[in-house]
Amino acid sequence: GFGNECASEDPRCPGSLPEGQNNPQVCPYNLYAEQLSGSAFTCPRSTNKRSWLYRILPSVSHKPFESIDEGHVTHNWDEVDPDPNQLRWKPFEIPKASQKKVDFVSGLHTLCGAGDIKSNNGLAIHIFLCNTSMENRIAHHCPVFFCSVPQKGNLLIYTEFGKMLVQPNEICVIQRGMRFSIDVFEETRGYLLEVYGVHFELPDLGPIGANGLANPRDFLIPVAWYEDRQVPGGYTVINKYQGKLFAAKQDVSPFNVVAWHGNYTPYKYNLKNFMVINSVAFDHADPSIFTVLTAKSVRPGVAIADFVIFPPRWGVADKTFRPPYYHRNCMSEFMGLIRGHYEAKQGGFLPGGGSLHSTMTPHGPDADCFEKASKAKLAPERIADGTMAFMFESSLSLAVTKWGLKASRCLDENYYKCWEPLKSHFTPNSRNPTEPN
Ligand SMILES: O=C(O)Cc1cc(O)ccc1O
Ligand SMILES: [Fe+2]
Repeated sequence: GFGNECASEDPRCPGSLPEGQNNPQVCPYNLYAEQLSGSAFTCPRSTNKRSWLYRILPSVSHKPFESIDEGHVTHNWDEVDPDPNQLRWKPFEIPKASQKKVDFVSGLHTLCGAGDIKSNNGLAIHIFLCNTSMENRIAHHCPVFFCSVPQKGNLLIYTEFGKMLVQPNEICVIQRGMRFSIDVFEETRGYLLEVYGVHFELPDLGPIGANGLANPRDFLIPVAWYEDRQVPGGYTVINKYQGKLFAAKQDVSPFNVVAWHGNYTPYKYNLKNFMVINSVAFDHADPSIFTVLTAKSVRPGVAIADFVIFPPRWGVADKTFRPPYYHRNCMSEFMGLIRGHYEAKQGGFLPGGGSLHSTMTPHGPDADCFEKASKAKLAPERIADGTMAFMFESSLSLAVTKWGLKASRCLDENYYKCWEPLKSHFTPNSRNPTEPN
């Protein structure tokens, strides 16, 4: 369940969790106790997050960190001049395993972002494109929380809290400072949202009531699992620190936690469990009704990032233009497609691709969608069956990277043309709209 206090022991070591206290003079099985704090010690109880890990050796048992090549990861938002245009990317190309072995970390490509990692305020959106497991390479992200959305291929994620298998249409959150390593089984692609400094929360439900949208019980947390083995050459711990990558060697596996308890854990969620609320009379509701998780800013109602989905549902609104309306938004909207197609775009927006409509950039349905939806018979209709689009929506104005604009070679130069056929239907002498067929 979301945010619960949990406790877990690897079944090979029953009784490994100390009872009644966190720091016995000597822990059961002679383990070391280590606290992982996800919030300031002094945060109010409702936002206080920490876990206690009982491990074979503490995390501090490593050689010094040294700087390593960043590859395509950046937190420099001034690489290219700002671009106020609608941007869309074709499916990002996954390197072929037969040509070049790329793991999750070396396959991370920063697409866009804003803010400052050192002051814990901002976000980055990355695309991961990989074909190889992170053998004995373990990463942790220092000032960030990340939410991963695999689009193609499963991720087997090892964490200090246990293992999680994350499949397309599931998401996972690995929180600040948590070490992970990811196995992949094929050419794999997905989206990653990195939020600096705030935790994801479930949105408040207001008048919806006590249930609905993403229900807390559907969030799954791993069970304790440890390994105690040496590997030739040792383990490499990769640390993303102040936006730069560093690596340190250690002999013992970082996945050496035998038992843990606390409320600061990784978790996963299957999007099929989302309980959809929608308009059942008339008009198109704002997509905030589809918010799965939110990372709040200090301004009430204004998010650093919302994770919003467009799940399969019924469309039943009468006398309504049902697809998304035309709009300009003070928030930035990055969209991705996990599978299927998106209702506002007939073609061009494909699984594994993306689009960015940053602050106040006008957008909306393409011309084809407008023509069809204006004439459609308004019978109850399944929308987006078998499909899943999503949006990372942010109050920050997102800057695109050099990789996003150029090196990815996926930018769709013709995106603007999908609106060119829109024509005026204005009838100055007749107030009555044309009747749909
Ligand atoms: O731009 C988009 O396609 C996302 C979106 C969907 C919707 O139903 C209403 C507003 C909105 O920004
Ligand atoms: Fe939009």
